[in-house]
Amino acid sequence: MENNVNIDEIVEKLLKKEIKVYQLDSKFGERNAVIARRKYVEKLSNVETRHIQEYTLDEKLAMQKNIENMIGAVQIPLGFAGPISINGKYAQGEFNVPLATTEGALVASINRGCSIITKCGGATVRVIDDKMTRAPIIKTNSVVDALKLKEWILDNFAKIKEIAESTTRHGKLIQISPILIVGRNVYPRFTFKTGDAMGMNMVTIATEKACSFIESELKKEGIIIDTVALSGNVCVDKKPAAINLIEGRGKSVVAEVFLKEEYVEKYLKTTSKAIEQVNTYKNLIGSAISSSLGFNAQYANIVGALFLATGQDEAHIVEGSMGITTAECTGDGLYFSVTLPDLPVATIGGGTRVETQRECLEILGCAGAEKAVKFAEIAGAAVLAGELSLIGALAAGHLAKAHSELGR
Ligand SMILES: CC(C)(COP(=O)([O-])OP(=O)([O-])OC[C@H]1O[C@@H](n2cnc3c(N)ncnc32)[C@H](O)[C@@H]1OP(=O)([O-])[O-])[C@@H](O)C(=O)NCCC(=O)NCCSC(=O)C[C@@](C)(O)CC(=O)[O-]
Ligand SMILES: NC(=O)C1=CN([C@@H]2O[C@H](COP(=O)(O)OP(=O)(O)OC[C@H]3O[C@@H](n4cnc5c(N)ncnc54)[C@H](OP(=O)(O)O)[C@@H]3O)[C@@H](O)[C@H]2O)C=CC1
Repeated sequence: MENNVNIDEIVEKLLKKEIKVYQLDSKFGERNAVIARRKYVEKLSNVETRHIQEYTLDEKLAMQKNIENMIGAVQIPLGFAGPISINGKYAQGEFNVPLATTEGALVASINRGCSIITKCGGATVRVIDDKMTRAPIIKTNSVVDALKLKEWILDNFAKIKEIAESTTRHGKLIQISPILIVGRNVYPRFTFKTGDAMGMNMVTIATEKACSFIESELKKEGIIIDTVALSGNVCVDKKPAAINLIEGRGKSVVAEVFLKEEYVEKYLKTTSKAIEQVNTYKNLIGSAISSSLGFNAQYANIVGALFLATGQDEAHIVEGSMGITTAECTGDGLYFSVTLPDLPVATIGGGTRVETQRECLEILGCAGAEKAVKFAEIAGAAVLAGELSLIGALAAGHLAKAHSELGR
């Protein structure tokens, strides 16, 4: 019995299929619903859970926008790496980066990178592009109509923009490009600025309205078209894709550092020459022969741990895993950089409103409005730190040892 609600009775009803799991919240309140669903899952699986019921999140808030059929919360150990000194346009100073992971040695590695970078004057970071995309598939009757549609879109961009932007205050349609044609189908890639939100809900809603408008306007001209699907996989959302690598998506970030040779030797226990060689043979040639879209060692590790800690959409880790690492001996040391063309991040909306994730954003001074670009710069610097440390460890022959000691 919880707050005069008999949980066992609800579970019985669930087992008898007299009520559906997602109907409990409105009938019995979110907290009771969470407990009843968890007990129901326990009965079905014959497992008594002890840990997933321990959390401080407000179920009502979570169930409003972030989860359905909630039964509890999963805890991921949270560590931090830093301080890391960052010379960004928006992120300036020293930052401690929260990271959620279960991979032993990862935080130690990023921490080492932060430490060296800070000793060498900090990471220089810039966001070089910022946008979010949605590309529907629009079916026409023939390639002739497909071309007419493409031309109509190009000629009427201003009107389409006005319609799309009527759905949002912060979403701004900046271009529809490329507009690809395959057979009689058209794939226009709608590209928006989305403020401090990652933007996928925003651009999806705006693109739907734009598509309805285009359909009705072309009908007036006697051309019948049909939006087959609002997402036609040219966006490209949540899949690694060359178009995102080339055109960029989310925030496109470059982070770089120059390390004096003595620091490479003292702190990474290797040489610039060895790091340059590992980077060329592994990240560039190795990635090329395997047709990888990630010309890097471990962007996904740092992006993943940071995304989980700060409430980013975890499926976007696949996009954030793409990018190119460069390492060049300069005679007196090492120039090292990471380029992440596709980092969808937010400081408003989505998972950033969940209490624990919000706290992690607050630790970085990145919660709320006008913080997304700053957050992206910090993410770029953290990736630089992790990548530098791992390439250093590979060059020094320390990878297996590190994971034997810290990860098993
Ligand atoms: C493990 C280290 C850092 C040791 O590195 P080290 O240089 O032997 O350690 P150290 O004791 O001399 O300390 C140096 C710095 O490391 C940090 N550090 C050192 N120990 C800790 C610790 N316990 N906790 C927190 N921080 C630690 C710390 O910052 C310290 O500096 P200080 O702050 O003292 O001036 C190094 O060997 C390393 O970075 N190895 C690489 C490990 C790594 O990057 N793993 C990532 C996952 S691998 C993977 O998943 C992807 C992969 C590899 O499959 C992808 C691919 O195919 O390439
Ligand atoms: N729908 C889909 O196809 C997909 C959805 N997702 C999910 O979408 C969610 C993220 O969508 P997203 O659109 O980013 O977030 P939200 O849906 O949370 O929308 C952001 C909201 O914040 C408002 N807002 C207030 N201040 C700002 C500001 N400074 N900058 C930007 N927006 C502001 C926006 O208002 P206004 O719009 O009026 O500006 C909007 O209402 C995640 O949960 C993700 O998992 C992920 C992939 C695909």
